[in-house]
Amino acid sequence: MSPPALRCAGVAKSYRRMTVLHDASLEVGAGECVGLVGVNGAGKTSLLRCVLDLVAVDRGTIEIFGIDHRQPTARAALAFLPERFAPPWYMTGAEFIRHLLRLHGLAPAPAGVEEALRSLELDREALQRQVRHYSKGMTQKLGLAAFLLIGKPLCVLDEPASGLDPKARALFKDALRGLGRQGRAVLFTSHNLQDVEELCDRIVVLHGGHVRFSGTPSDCRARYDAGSLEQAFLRCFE
Ligand SMILES: Nc1ncnc2c1ncn2[C@@H]1O[C@H](COP(=O)(O)OP(=O)(O)OP(=O)(O)O)[C@@H](O)[C@H]1O
Repeated sequence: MSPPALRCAGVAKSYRRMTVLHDASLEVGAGECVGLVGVNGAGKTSLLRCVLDLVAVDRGTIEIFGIDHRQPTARAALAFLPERFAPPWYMTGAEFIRHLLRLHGLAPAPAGVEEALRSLELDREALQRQVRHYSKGMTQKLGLAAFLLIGKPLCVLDEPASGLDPKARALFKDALRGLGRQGRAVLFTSHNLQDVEELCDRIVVLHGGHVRFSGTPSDCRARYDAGSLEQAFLRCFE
């Protein structure tokens, strides 16, 4: 059996004396979309930073398609969109996309560029402007378009829909569903439980660095005898 796209097992992380992750485990399989949820400060971004090897884990293991995440070859299979995506201010949107594709060894105009831009309604005229003139939502759309274009099998996004207007949010959700149809594994954090319920096959609820629940959104509602995922989420901490 092939290994999952991502497996975190018993991950612990402390910053100085404060432990922010205690024995956190999760898995994301190919074609699966997993939502990582939790209140502010629960440890979501810290877990993603561990996956990306931006910080060293104190205990536990992380594997990407069965390879230790500390190996650069393992992380080559992963695309990450940070919460505050900040492309170099002096580039135009088009230059940024060309630059990113070149960094990933992709052709300057691979099939799908037009589709990715159109799917997020980033128009050609906007792409010719420097990104410092972009609104927050436009910058986020540029990040998402670039993220979609590099076509990695494991997609990790930190609060990708924050700053998007309702229409852009709907376009973003379509884009995420498209990733699943292409068999890619998706892990994203969000505070929007409606989006999470709509998009995710499974959710992982973190609280104080502990995994409080891991399973399908409907199992979460059933376990906490709740009418909505939001209610179930709140009962996870009682
Ligand atoms: N570099 C750091 N040094 C010290 N403490 C940190 C550092 N990064 C995060 N923390 C602490 O770790 C805890 C978890 O933070 P983290 O950013 O992982 O939470 P989060 O679940 O992503 O929160 P949010 O929903 O607000 O983005 C918080 O108490 C935070 O203050």
